[in-house]
Amino acid sequence: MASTGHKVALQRDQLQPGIVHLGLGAFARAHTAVFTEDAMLAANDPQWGIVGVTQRSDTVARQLAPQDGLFTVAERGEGAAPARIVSSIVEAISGRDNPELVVDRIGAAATKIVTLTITEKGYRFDARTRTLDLDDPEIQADLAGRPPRTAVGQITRGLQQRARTGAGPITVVSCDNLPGNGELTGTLVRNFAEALPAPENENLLVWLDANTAFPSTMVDRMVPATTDGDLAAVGHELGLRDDAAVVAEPFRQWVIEDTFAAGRPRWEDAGALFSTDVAAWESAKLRLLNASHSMLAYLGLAAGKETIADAVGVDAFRKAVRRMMLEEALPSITLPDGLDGGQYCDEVLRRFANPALGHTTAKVGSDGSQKVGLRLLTTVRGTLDAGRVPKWAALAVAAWMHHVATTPEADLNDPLAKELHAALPASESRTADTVVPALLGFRPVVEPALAGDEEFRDLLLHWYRIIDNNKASNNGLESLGNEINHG
Ligand SMILES: NC(=O)c1ccc[n+]([C@@H]2O[C@H](COP(=O)([O-])OP(=O)(O)OC[C@H]3O[C@@H](n4cnc5c(N)ncnc54)[C@H](O)[C@@H]3O)[C@@H](O)[C@H]2O)c1
Ligand SMILES: O=P(O)(O)OC[C@@H](O)[C@@H](O)[C@H](O)[C@H](O)CO
Repeated sequence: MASTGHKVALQRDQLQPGIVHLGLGAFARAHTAVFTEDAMLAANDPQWGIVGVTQRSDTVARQLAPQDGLFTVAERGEGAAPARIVSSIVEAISGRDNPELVVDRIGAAATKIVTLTITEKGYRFDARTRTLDLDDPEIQADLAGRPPRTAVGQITRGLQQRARTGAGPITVVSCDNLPGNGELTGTLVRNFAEALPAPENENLLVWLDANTAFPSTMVDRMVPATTDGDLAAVGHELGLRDDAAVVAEPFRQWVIEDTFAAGRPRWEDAGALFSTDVAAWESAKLRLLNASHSMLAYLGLAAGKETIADAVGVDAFRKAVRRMMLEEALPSITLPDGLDGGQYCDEVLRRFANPALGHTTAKVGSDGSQKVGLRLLTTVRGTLDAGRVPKWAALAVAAWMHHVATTPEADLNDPLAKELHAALPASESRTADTVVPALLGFRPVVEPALAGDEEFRDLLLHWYRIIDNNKASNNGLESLGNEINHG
């Protein structure tokens, strides 16, 4: 790209590989890579070049290789800046094909930080205990000593190499939508190390205590999957073909706990906020923004809406989401200092309505088994505990149940698709009365106390019937909208 005459911001020959990023998806390119480029530019500090690692497929590594790691971020929507070429990625590796190289890069003395955006399921943890799932066959294979293919295996093997070679301390920064993502990642790495045979883990456990930090972060920027249409539009704007381009909303935010073991980029110069209250920022984001996102995705899928912007454009859906946020989620969380809850909710709805973003309900609704508990059942629990009725959060959960029950297993984009379908009755007998109890009994998602709550179950049955009748009668949104408006 540089050779096409387009301006590249960083002096590429001076960049050093200070960060290894696991999970080089759309989000990492539009968020982490952009913040890091801006921080290196502002502080004239070139030691934070990014080694990007794809995890499950080699696609992004293949796309970036012929472009020297350069790619375009094209903002979409009101206030969009012109397309920019981002130059902070110095190397792109397929972790699937080169796991030893990933371990080497994490183990290298120049590497001071590992960042992650590997999706919720990539952590392979038990949501109830927040510990590593040691029954996971991939974790077991990594523990047995193959070149590691799981993110936790790659990180721990890389840290083991550092401990062995004296490569020095390092910080691991999770940027996934998980509460306490830093503390969780630290626990999972430790669980992996503890599960290694004794001669391997003794020194490692001591080394981990003295040489690692796992700060929590809250990340925010809506970044949809790039489409062929996006690539064509970017090609038109720039006059070149960029297969690794990503599109994103103009808004971006990063709140980070400032506990780093071996230095860090001056991300604050790029607009990041360092805070001692990341947990409150993360729960506000998960329980307001992400919960509403999931709710709109499942309502939208039931109503045949392709994008989040289409779904939030349905009056009844927007009202229901708003009420879930204001009446149920907000009262059950503690906001960080300086955040106005009402304004935040308005802003979220405004961002969802961005017509240019094309964030699909299918993508946001993917992996529901990994998200519904954190985003919605937390609010159901909090609302019930406060002696109130979690009516709107229950609508969202019922819409998720309906999505699971009406999507063939092969089409259900969820790591637990097989298990969810195994819990359901045969497809011809799926009604509110059979699906709701079956999915309430699905332990990886719903805890027993909540599953046994009669008020919650009745709300689910009520909403499930409405969604199902609406879909069966094929009368568009009319009855669902009316029910929601009068509900
Ligand atoms: N896209 C957004 O709007 C957004 C915003 C905030 C946070 N995030 C966080 O970033 C994550 C990734 O989003 P994205 O838009 O880049 O998605 P993406 O689909 O473009 O990329 C997902 C990345 O995760 C990796 N991955 C998937 N399953 C994995 C597994 N089982 N083990 C290890 N790695 C795995 C993939 O290889 C890929 O690199 C989200 O799940 C979320 O936690 C995304
Ligand atoms: O990325 P996921 O799959 O965790 O969740 C889907 C969306 O809710 C999410 O990506 C939001 O767009 C994002 O969290 C906004 O910052």
